Amino acid sequence: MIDVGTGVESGSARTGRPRLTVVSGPSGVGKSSVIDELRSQAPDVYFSVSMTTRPPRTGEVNGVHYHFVDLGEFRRMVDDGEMLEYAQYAGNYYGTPRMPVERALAAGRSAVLEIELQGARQVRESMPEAQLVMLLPPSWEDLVERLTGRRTEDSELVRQRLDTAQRELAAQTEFDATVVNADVRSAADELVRLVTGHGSK
Ligand SMILES: Nc1nc2c(ncn2[C@@H]2O[C@H](COP(=O)(O)OP(=O)(O)O)[C@@H](O)[C@H]2O)c(=O)[nH]1
Ligand SMILES: Nc1ncnc2c1ncn2[C@@H]1O[C@H](COP(=O)(O)OP(=O)(O)O)[C@@H](O)[C@H]1O
Repeated sequence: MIDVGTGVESGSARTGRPRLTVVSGPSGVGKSSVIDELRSQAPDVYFSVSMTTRPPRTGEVNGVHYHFVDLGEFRRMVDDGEMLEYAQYAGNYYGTPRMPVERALAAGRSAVLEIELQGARQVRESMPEAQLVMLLPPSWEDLVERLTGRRTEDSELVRQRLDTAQRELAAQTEFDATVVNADVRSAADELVRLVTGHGSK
């Protein structure tokens, strides 16, 4: 049984008890941007690399941003119990490989999963001590602007993601903490405190 820890008073991911933090938030809120900043501020933290059936975007590297797999391989991992959680999102499957997360926690490293709402709920069920954090946009208008401004999805996919975003924002009360991403650096600073144990849970 992995101890995901609570009440850690230390600022280091390698001291105190390791904790698992789930970061969720609507598409376009700035999860990747904030987590990139967090990565540089918290080098001891393990960041999970998800499996996905979504095709890579320009600039995305297999094994770094995601493990890009076909549906057959994804299903095999689910069937073999290799996923900590998984979900279907905007027509594709996404899942967290279980083993690397369990290894990191067992080795005393805190870990971060950047996943959507259904996955966050599954982690809450299977690892109740995990800390759930939702990243919020300063306003709905900001979210729409960021998602459309990124130009990685066509208008139908943007519409789907905004529909899902409304449901995700409505679920923020299920989360232990919320962080408003008005500014990437400040949001990452707040997240560092939560992930490394200076947070509220
Ligand atoms: N449940 C689950 N969701 C994931 C996982 N990896 C990524 N996601 C979520 O899937 C959604 C879509 O991700 P992506 O296609 O990269 O688009 P983006 O977040 O809009 O840039 C986001 O909400 C991610 O947080 C995973 O392993 N499990
Ligand atoms: N605090 C912020 N202020 C303004 N724009 C931002 C901010 N954070 C992220 N962005 C921009 O919003 C867009 C979506 O960010 P991204 O990190 O891809 O979101 P997500 O991973 O949540 O889908 C990107 O173009 C990014 O540069």
